[in-house]
Amino acid sequence: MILTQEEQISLPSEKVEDAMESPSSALNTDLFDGIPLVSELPESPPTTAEELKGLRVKHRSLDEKRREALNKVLDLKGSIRVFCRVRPFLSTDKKRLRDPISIGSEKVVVRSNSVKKEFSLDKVFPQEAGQEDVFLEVEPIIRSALDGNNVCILAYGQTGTGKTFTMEGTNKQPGIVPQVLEKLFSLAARDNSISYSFSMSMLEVYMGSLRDLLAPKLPARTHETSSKCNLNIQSDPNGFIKVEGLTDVSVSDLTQASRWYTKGRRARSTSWTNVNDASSRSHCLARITIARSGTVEGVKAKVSKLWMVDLGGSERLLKTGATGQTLDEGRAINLSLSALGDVIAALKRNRGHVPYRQVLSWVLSLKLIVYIPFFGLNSKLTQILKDSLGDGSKVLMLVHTSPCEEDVGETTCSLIFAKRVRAVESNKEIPEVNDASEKVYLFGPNQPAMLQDLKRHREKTIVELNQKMRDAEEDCQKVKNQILKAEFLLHENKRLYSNTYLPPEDKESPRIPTEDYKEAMETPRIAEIAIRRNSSSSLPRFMTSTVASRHRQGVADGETNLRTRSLKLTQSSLQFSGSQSLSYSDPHFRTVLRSSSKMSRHAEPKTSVTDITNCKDLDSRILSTPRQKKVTASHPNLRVATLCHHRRRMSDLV
Ligand SMILES: Nc1ncnc2c1ncn2[C@@H]1O[C@H](COP(=O)(O)OP(=O)(O)OP(=O)(O)O)[C@@H](O)[C@H]1O
Repeated sequence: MILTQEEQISLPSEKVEDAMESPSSALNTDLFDGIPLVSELPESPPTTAEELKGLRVKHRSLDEKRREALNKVLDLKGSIRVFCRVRPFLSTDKKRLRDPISIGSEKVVVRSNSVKKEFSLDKVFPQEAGQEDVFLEVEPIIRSALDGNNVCILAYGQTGTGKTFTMEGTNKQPGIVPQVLEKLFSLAARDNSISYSFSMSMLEVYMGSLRDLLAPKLPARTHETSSKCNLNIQSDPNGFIKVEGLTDVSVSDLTQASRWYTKGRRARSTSWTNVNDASSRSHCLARITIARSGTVEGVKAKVSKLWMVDLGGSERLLKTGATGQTLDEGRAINLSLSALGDVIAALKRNRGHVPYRQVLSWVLSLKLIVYIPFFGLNSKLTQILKDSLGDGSKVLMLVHTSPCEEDVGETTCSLIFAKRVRAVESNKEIPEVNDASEKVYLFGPNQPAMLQDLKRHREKTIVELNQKMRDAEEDCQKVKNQILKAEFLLHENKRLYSNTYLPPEDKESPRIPTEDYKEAMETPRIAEIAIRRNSSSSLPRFMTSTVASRHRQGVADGETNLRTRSLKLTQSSLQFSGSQSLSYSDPHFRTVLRSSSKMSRHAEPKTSVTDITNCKDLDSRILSTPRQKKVTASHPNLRVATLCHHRRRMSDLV
């Protein structure tokens, strides 16, 4: 509402006179109903830091609940989980006579001649399973990595069964690594109470030595095979493993991370074998180091590692037709895989001693002394992964198998490896006993029913925990939105306070306190501005404004504007706290942010009717939810504006 000139003039003259006599008291009268005085503004802004602190504490406790539930789920499922993925038939596969393997959701049955073998796993992905199905099972441990746990995802299997396909995938069917990278960055971006920084390393364990895959390329004429070969593995007193000299690039977004990953995988050693045109001749390890630190107090700083490992193919050396160097590569791969199996099995048994460094004796006992140079004196693979396989870590092994009849032998070997890795932990809760007589011995005749009960109970608990986790996550999100709003208001209010007395765009003008209103009011020249605005420029010289009067008027206008905005922010605060369902992505809220920053850039310190109209417009946009307190900004604002005009007019009359 904008008052006409007549209405402005008809404002009760006593009030205006009062105001002119004692400006500060006049500002307290009902002329300024509902508008806080600049001098009356409290020391701290109205959206309190206390309120924000409370919200952050609430957020932390909800996040803690979510983390606890996730950890319990992962523990119940097993901190070392073993999946099996069966590759689809390829055009190059020999014609099949019958399917050698049949697949259940958690078991694989392999038939070879008249022998039938059954293997239980945590999950089996059939031939038609897509990359996204696999990733769905991987996803929870990505969260766990962001929460500060070490995570290790390993692709194991016979050569040519799809390990690289699962880990890397193709452009159209991205594998685990690209999906993990995407998920990591999107999850990290969603949480503003924790600041994450990521770095990436890639290395290859080739013939028992380490090769840095992200190291800068050496000039073509250099005779060295690589600038970074045979890196040293060090362990600090806390058991944290460090690979000395390994390139570790910091990656701030998905694009950067993908670029480095592409660079690393191109540097990997591959060669042709009878079984796979581009067979990986090494173990390829990609590591994401996640450093988390709280942006608010109470959030612990932590560093965790997320390993994604494409193991070299376990292979029957004769079958692959490997000779010379390729044969040696195959042997080296097989040996380190066995060592890895030993380590994981030992970890699962929670044995006091884990044979990270026992490959030497193992190699000697098998009279494989000729391969010692390939390993150094221990398995590099298990040494590197040591701190990511042990206590508190989450391990996920994807065992790959072929669907072909001619591969039944390798398929059986891979599944025996899976069983060995998996067996001990699953025995903790659900004994896995295949032999019928053993079952009766261990559990009596009711064993199948007991096993089923145990399993059902575990599944029920997992479902309940998952629900708890989802609830906590939802609540977390709601509180996060409230924090964002509170932060926004606090920031705006702080800015407002810091600008209260000094219009930022007029740095040279002196700071004029409120008392100066009096002087400004008492000076008849103040009227000149109003006159200049409202009438033609053909005024007598004594009525035109001076620099000082213009400045004073500017200050008065600026202060009026600030008071107007202060009222709006207070009002907005009320609205926001009453409407928690508004989200940061809410178009209204975004409009407010935009309008607000626009206003702060362009609307200070001048006050005009247009500004006020804009404010009113802004107000109507922000307050789309029911109001708690019906304070329409337009009235007091306009009254202020009107008063300014009116004052000028009255003083003009004096
Ligand atoms: N699930 C799948 N869907 C479609 N194609 C697949 C799948 N799994 C594997 N393949 C195809 O099978 C071939 C061999 O796969 P891949 O190279 O990933 O095997 P690998 O186990 O990594 O072998 P190596 O150990 O020799 O490196 C590739 O052409 C790949 O595209």
